[in-house]
Amino acid sequence: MSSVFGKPRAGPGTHSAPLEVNLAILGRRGAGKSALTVKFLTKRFISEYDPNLEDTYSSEETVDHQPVHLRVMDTADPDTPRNCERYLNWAHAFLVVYSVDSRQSFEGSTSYLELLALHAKETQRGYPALLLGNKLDMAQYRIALGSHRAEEEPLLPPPESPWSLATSSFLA
Ligand SMILES: Nc1nc2c(ncn2[C@@H]2O[C@H](COP(=O)(O)OP(=O)(O)OP(=O)(O)O)[C@@H](O)[C@H]2O)c(=O)[nH]1
Repeated sequence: MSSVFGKPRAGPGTHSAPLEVNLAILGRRGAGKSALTVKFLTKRFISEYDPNLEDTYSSEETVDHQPVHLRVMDTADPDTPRNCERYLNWAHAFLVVYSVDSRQSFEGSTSYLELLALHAKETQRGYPALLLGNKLDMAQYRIALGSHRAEEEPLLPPPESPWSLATSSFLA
């Protein structure tokens, strides 16, 4: 650490300022966005939280040995994307969550992925986006709308999809 006029500044061998990353969690109501956010931040599943509250949380993380100041916005759109500028203009990356036991939740994620594609086109920037299937512990209770879909596999995105990931916020 060296000093100029009494002010500390980073020198060789010292840690640089943490990278700042804003992550918006998107998805239909009940997909498990709040539960996922709380679990990520506290490393455990907590049932006592206000699911209707839209809030932003901060966490200090280490990624590839680099300090990262992560801000997570747990959004609370009604049933479709609404007043999206608040998170589109804020976030550097997006996590679109759906619940594997809800076909509506899965189909609802389409509008978010389309919104993000449009946003990337309009701003001419690429944003990391991940589609995440939540509540894997509920896969046996999946609801398929339309009888012809009743025997289909769980609502999981194809594994080769570049932005797909499936998880359960109950399973570590
Ligand atoms: N079985 C199971 N239930 C879960 C899981 N994650 C969340 N839930 C439950 O699903 C319900 C909805 O979870 P929330 O986290 O409130 O969902 P949300 O997407 O934030 O919903 P909104 O705030 O309304 O947009 C709650 O009853 C949670 O306890 C999971 O992994 N497995």
